[in-house]
Amino acid sequence: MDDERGDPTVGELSEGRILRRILERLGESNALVGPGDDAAVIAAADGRVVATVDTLVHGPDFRLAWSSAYDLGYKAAAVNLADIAAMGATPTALLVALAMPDETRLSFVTGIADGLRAACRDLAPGCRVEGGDLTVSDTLTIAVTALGALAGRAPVLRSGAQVGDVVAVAGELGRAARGLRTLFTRFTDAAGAPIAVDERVLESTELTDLAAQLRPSPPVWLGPDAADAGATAMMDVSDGLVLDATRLASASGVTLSLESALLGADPASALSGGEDHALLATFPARRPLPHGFVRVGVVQPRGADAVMVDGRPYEGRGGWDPYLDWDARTG
Ligand SMILES: Nc1ncnc2c1ncn2[C@@H]1O[C@H](COP(=O)(O)OP(=O)(O)OP(=O)(O)O)[C@@H](O)[C@H]1O
Ligand SMILES: Cc1ncc(C[n+]2csc(CCOP(=O)(O)O)c2C)c(N)n1
Ligand SMILES: [Mg+2]
Repeated sequence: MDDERGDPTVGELSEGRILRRILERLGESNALVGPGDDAAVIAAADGRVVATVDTLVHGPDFRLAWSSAYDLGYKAAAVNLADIAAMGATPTALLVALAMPDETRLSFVTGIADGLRAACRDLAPGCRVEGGDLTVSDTLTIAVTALGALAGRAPVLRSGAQVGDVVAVAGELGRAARGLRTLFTRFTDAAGAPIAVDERVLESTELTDLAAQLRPSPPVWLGPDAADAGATAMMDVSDGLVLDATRLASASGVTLSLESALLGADPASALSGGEDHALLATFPARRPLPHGFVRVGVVQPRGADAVMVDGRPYEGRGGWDPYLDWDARTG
């Protein structure tokens, strides 16, 4: 048994032992029935549950050479918490399905649990991992389901933007995309395979970009604030600002007109980058924007294009599509 360092592989352990080691990292449950029974029981105080799921798969979504176990847990939680926030809701619980190769170390599994817990602590303090599933697979996969509560609010949909509304964003735009570019350009070998990150060779802004890619920090708490401030439509920017704005514009039957001068120092990355999970929302123009949101454009009547940038259609893809952009042979 390859267990000399007290760190066995999951293939050397039983499901029950792995589970116990995960549960002892997660802290107190917040649920009516937490982990340990056939299912969790979560309170739905106002009678409605907001629910979403997002899966991270080794290959298209992350590389073990670049992400630590903690990073993966953190990101798997954060991307789901952002989707709950984007409805105007507060996250209440996560359910985590882990499919792991036999040779995965127990310390890796507990690292994922630590990352999940830390993301909840940092981004959605009332939320806990309340259940999940373990199975074995050649491809490391983390599927997180997040639940949320609206506390009496109407959900903020993608479809409510009104002509004349202000388009606004809360959170980073473009950092995570720059971080990914750094990984692919600086930390791959001659054949294009990912190699370990050497943080000593990076400038401080590059380190910040890398952290944004590996451990995104979306402003989850601003989702309910946006709803309370009268947001007419909202979504998180997961795939790219232009691509996601196109989805919101199409759902609402309007055109979103963005101004690149309002998108910070690197508008090109802001326009096509997505994984910061910023909140993109529209608000009635007559009211002040809620704290944390900045204006990036205006809602116009639907024209030939769903999104305009500086008065022109955007040239290029405008974001990530897993089917178009991922190729198993090239990564
Ligand atoms: N396999 C599926 N079955 C049913 N509905 C799905 C399925 N996949 C996606 N959807 C639904 O389609 C909508 C858009 O999904 P999508 O995954 O693009 O949104 P998202 O979660 O905001 O984005 P991202 O995955 O980039 O974070 C969501 O309402 C989602 O629930
Ligand atoms: C190793 C590696 N390769 C590629 C990417 C790029 N990428 C993966 S998922 C995604 C957006 C959201 O995806 P989804 O819509 O599937 O939730 C993006 C931009 C990455 N982050 N890591
Ligand atoms: Mg989303």
